[in-house]
Amino acid sequence: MITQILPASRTAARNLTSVGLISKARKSATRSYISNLHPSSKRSPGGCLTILALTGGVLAIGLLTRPIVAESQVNVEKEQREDIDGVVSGAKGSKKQHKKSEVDAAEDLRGEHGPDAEVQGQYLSLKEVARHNLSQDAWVVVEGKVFDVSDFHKYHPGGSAIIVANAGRDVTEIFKPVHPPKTLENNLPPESFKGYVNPEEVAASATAVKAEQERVASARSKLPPPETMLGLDEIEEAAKSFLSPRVANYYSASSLDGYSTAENRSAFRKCRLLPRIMKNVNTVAPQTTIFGIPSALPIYVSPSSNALLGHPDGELNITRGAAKTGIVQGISAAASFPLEEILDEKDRMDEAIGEKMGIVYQVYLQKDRSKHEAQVREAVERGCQALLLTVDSNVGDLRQSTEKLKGTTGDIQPGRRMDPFSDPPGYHDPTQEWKDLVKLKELAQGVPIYLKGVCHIDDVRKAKEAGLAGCIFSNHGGRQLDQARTGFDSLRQIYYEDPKLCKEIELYIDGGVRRGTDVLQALAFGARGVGLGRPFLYAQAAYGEQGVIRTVRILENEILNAMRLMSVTKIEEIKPSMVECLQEIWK
Ligand SMILES: Cc1cc2nc3c(=O)[nH]c(=O)nc-3n(C[C@H](O)[C@H](O)[C@H](O)COP(=O)(O)O)c2cc1C
Repeated sequence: MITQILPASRTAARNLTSVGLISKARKSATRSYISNLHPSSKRSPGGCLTILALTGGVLAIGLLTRPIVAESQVNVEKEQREDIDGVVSGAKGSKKQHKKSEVDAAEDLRGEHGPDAEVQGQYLSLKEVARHNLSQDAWVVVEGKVFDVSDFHKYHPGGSAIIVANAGRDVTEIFKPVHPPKTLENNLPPESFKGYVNPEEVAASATAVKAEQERVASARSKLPPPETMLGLDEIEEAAKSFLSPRVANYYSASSLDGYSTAENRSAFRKCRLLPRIMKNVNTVAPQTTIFGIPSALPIYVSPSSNALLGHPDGELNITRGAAKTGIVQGISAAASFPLEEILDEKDRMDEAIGEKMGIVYQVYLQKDRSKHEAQVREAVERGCQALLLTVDSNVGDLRQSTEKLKGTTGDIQPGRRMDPFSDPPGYHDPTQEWKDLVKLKELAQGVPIYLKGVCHIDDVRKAKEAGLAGCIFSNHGGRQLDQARTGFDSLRQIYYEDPKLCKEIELYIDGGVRRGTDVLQALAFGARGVGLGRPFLYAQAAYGEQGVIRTVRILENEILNAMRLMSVTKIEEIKPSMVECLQEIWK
């Protein structure tokens, strides 16, 4: 009944529709409630799939992607996989297989029969519970009963983190020693009760979970201290020493053959630096502005989803680390913590540090426009200083290594901390077009918008004409269109083709940046800054907030060192003449 849902927050209402376990009637009532909250804008018809191939020079061939252009009427909607950075495909694949039996059974169980389920011998499976493993969609099992604590954890006197870290699991062993009996159910509204789990399944799983926890704890205890880490690759290796195969795959995966991911790294090896000498570089200033925000360094955290897969504090680790080191954090539209919670953490950090940290929000144009519009409103209202509109994901990816892991039983709890959505958000919208920017600009209320995932010079020109603040050259870490040109190569090409344009609009790159010298090369060709995705995911996974800080310190040290060796004291002094490229791929 809608009356039971109304008092809940918008997030909680959305969760109810996404978990797929509320009765059909209640689900549609909830949906209409949500759509009343966020009226949909008109959606443009038709679809697009645009590929412009560029045959390049001797050693490199790239694809130039054109964002938000509807040139073909191919309707890719049906073919489109729902996977995105935010929904893990392996887990989703297995979900599809189970969807009918599990969801329908559960719907009967809860929606119509409620607590009678146990009497009828119907149980929620632990696998189903494990799907609700994120802050915004959190279920737990206590003494055989399943509860939805998505909203409750925010008010938990012992803090939200302990619940979020254990969402999707049987928490009886953690819960019982510190709470009187029935504390949880006495503090929850009746609709939070989801049903019962089979005691035999619980016992078998408890043994397996314990073994997995011991494995992770033992591997974590062997990690060298973060201060001994000297490079970003070393931190990645540390994280991979304990991450489950599916999580490690999720972070590292590329589309198809991974050419773009590999090229992202090697693009920087095609150029060499030409240092100047004999200049007093005792004082060096690496500060700049990123997305219009003062930054201690010319680097930022590129928005990347699902940080929680690697560490219970997920994105909050990144907020803390970025605040403490003075760099800008990009929050993913598919972050594992709700935007609200990340921004609450930002407020706490601002207060603790005494100055405002830089935070920007990444947006996907979603199929249901009302969804991203609500996110944008919230981001703008809560003070996000820029919007990064990701335009390289109008359809899903083809990450075959992830596909291969479908149904893997190697992990103790398949699907743990993965596959949170029964009703995946429609992040991929093949109908997106340039004209969608009109509405976005209106919602942004003057907050600058940057396009993320640009490759082609004509799109930079269009972005400028549309009054956007800038473009980020990126191939999404090689996770979308394989063989799409690297961000660094796009920057170089566009700089040579039209250096004036590069001064008229802010340009950034991401992809494969792992050393301070990579950063300097990008700056030489006019980038204001560079984003890093995977390194921050791995860093927070391995060492939490300390890992993020260590990553920034490593890069800072390398940037300062390279600036001195190049005889530059300020970012503006880094010029194209200081870089020589071995392959002029655009000729
Ligand atoms: C696991 C993972 C999740 C990502 N999620 C998002 C996302 O939600 N939105 C987005 O615009 N980009 C996302 N990205 C892309 C990054 O923002 C960035 O473009 C890319 O990671 C840069 O390459 P790098 O990992 O080599 O630094 C993701 C990347 C990874 C590795």
